[in-house]
Amino acid sequence: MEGNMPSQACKPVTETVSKDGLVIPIIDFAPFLNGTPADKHAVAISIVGAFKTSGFLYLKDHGIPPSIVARVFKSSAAFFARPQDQKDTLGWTTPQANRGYVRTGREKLSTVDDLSDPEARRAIPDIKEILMTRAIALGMNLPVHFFDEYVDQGDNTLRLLHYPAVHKDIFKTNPGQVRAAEHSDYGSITLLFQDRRGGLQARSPEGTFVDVTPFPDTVVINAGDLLARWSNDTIKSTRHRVVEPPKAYGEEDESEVYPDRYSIAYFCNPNHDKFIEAIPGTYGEDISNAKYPGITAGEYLVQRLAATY
Ligand SMILES: O=C(O)CCC(=O)C(=O)O
Ligand SMILES: [Fe+2]
Repeated sequence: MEGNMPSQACKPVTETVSKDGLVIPIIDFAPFLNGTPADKHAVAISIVGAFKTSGFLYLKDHGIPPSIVARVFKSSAAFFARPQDQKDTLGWTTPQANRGYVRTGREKLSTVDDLSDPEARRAIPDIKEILMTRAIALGMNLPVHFFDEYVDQGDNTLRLLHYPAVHKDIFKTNPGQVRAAEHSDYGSITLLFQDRRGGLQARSPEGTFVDVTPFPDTVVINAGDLLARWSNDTIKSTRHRVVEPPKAYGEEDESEVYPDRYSIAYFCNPNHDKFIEAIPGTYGEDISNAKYPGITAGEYLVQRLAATY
């Protein structure tokens, strides 16, 4: 690492999530995109610091234009409004392919082919490339291009999620009712755009669930199980779920129904043919001290997906 780099993270932002030992910082990505080497390094340290403590962060000024995010939300709503039989013809088939529409109750996933939005498809991978190949590498004191060869195939999944409107009574009469069950993500990182409804929660170190409040123009980024394993568990893959929306502050909401909720998840994975074993610097001198045996990314992900559907 270059000698004159600062070792401390950038200034924390005040408005953020902090409860029961779970801190999810809002990190400004602009200095990483446009700043000096020292700025980039400070952002990288903050990102990896968040991955190591809560496994979650918000990125603002991330470089994905809000108009594109808005357009994907619109395409998503239009897709889910299609007749059921049409959606069913685009059904999810195999864990190897991991594409297609998944009905309510099975899981929720829709194909990127229905977006017909090449600009949107390009914009999201761009930020992922920069994050994976540069910020995480820098933040882990690795050569900046360390991850390049692991992610150049783009074996990622864009998932459009739709949680249908639901009667509030459902939650009252069924304690424990959720919109998406508690889970951790499987891959390396997940970029999550949520609408304003709320309901996403992450598990705190105390075992409670803490609201991952939607902040406008931010993207939630969380580390997945494969990155945790790759990092020899120095990075956390934190469990999360989606529940009924929290009461909006000061809002009198007389409606009997919670409206639909939409989110967009972009699951990043290493190239499926890459062998994933503990990242240098995470296991001391000897790789035999690593906690997990190596595994190809594809094998790992197919195992996990096959257990889900
Ligand atoms: O819809 C959300 O906010 C979260 C979705 C999620 O966690 C997932 O699809 O893995
Ligand atoms: Fe998730």
